[in-house]
Amino acid sequence: MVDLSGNGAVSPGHTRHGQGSGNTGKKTSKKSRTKRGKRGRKRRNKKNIRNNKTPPPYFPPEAEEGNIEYKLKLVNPTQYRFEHLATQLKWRLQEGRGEAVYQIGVEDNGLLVGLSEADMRASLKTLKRMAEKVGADITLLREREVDYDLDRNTRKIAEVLVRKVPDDQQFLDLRVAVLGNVDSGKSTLLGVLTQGELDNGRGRARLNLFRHLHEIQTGRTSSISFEILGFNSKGEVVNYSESRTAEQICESSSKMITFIDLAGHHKYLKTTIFGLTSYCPDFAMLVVSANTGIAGTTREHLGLAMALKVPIFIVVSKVDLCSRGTVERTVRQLERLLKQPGCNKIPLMVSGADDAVTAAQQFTQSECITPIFTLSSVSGESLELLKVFLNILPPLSNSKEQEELMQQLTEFQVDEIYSVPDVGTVVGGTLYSGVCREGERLVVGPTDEGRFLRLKVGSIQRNRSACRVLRAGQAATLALGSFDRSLLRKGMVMVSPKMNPTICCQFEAAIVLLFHAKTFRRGSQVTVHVGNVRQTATVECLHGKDELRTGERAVVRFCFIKHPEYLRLGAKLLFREGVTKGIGHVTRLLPPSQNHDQNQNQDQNQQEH
Ligand SMILES: Nc1nc2c(ncn2[C@@H]2O[C@H](COP(=O)(O)OP(=O)(O)OP(=O)(O)O)[C@@H](O)[C@H]2O)c(=O)[nH]1
Repeated sequence: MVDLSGNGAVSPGHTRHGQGSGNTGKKTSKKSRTKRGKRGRKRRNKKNIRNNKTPPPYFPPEAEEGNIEYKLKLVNPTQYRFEHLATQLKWRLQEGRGEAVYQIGVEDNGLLVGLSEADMRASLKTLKRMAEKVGADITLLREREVDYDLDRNTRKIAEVLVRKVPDDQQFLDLRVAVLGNVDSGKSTLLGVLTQGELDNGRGRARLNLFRHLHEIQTGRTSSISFEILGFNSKGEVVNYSESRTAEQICESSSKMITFIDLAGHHKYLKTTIFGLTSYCPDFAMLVVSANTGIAGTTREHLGLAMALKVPIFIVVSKVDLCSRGTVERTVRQLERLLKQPGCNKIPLMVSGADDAVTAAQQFTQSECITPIFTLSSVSGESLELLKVFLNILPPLSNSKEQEELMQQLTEFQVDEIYSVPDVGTVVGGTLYSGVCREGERLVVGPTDEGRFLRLKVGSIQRNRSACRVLRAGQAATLALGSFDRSLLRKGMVMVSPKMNPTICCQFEAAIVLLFHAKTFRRGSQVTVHVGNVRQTATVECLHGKDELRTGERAVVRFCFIKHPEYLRLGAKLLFREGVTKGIGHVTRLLPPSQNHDQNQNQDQNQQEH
């Protein structure tokens, strides 16, 4: 974890990278800075110092990769240049998996030059035409005046989000796990966001959600724990407020936030852990009630998300119920907790729309930044800021990483199993790698005997809408027709027959014991969570130690007690038994015992690193 000792809370105007700060010339990527930029900057600085003005503000120089493009101006381009600009936009959109950010009035070297009102209007008009040309829409995120000025006219820079209009269910899908103590207002907030109706303080919004859940349970959907909030290409909310169905929401959305609702399961830490390890959330939203502050499971949930390296943002709810002073006390309490050496986070208070934009950008650039929202699901206060944030929140992986995952062999993690009338067996889960199409032949396993069984994928649905091609990272339900449901269990994988899945009964992991009550030694039994795998395992041996105490590290050999599992080397692992807790990662997979069919595993040893 990055050491930030000594760092206090930052206001959005003072970011680590200087991006969006409008602040000093703090630079990040020295490599890509051009000599021309440096010289120009020096000259202007000298001139400003002579004129007794503050030096001009900079962004970091434009990066060649990624989805952010700087444009000084886009006034009346020739047809030839327009075509070039449109192609460039297409490429930036690809980099951002359907989203790009244009900074207008900014030189490639990051200098915030600014444009006159007329030039800015003309540039935005051109950008809109470019977007139309490539099937996208634009949203003006913010306009700011540049106070550094060589003449007397006001100059502005504009930050514009360009988003592709959805086609063929290929919307950008971000998963957010919702954490928080009992009654902190998680379900209510989800109800308000996804149904578009405020709460009455007595659980009305939550009831709406239940109606929807019921509908989902009786319908044919992936999982009861998923709630969806869409944004269209113009950045407008698409939810159930206009009595839309899930299908319609998917159809009209360019971006989908899927909340993994762990509410109602607060007593069951096991389920919360499963939600975090198995559903691969991109982010976690920790809801804290303003009037109770850090209470109950708040600390534990924060610790879990951090241990699993899921970036967290915090929502302080119910601000309508208490005084400003109480809200501030809760925020201060959170800031103290976040800044503790174990957390090393930088809290970032979001108090306005500008902050929300900065928070969304900074959040994915630095693993330390933790945005904090203070809102009410009853009065609706500051709810808009959370929506702005969710609308802009970029995906963590870029198109290149996504492309690489898609090139790999198909691997689908089975998280849920259903029997649906007229359809047959249906599995819900996430495609970890590759692509999956209707009619694809895969193998599923491991069974208790360590085998993989052949099957054929029928129809595929994402959020209850038919989908022809499933791509790596997407969650979906797959119909398996008459495949015997009793042969399946959660934690299995469906993979390409070309793959040699690394299954094992015994494995080694480098672990750190976070907390223990009884001694942790050979013979101890714990529940191990690795991705969607959850099984009791016995500690077979601790390398070089007899027992382990809180805070100590060791390489431990575990043995699953029931059946072999498919594990990946390097996978994150979390284990617990009562108050005993630990984290680590898988370092070695041991060949399955002789009683297990080894058809798929001859090369096991070769795969150990
Ligand atoms: N006044 C006020 N009440 C709220 C707000 N948010 C939630 N509530 C109320 O708080 C109660 C609990 O909210 P829930 O959404 O059920 O809390 P939860 O965190 O989902 O609870 P579990 O599912 O049990 O973990 C409900 O009666 C809500 O009406 C808010 O912003 N203001």
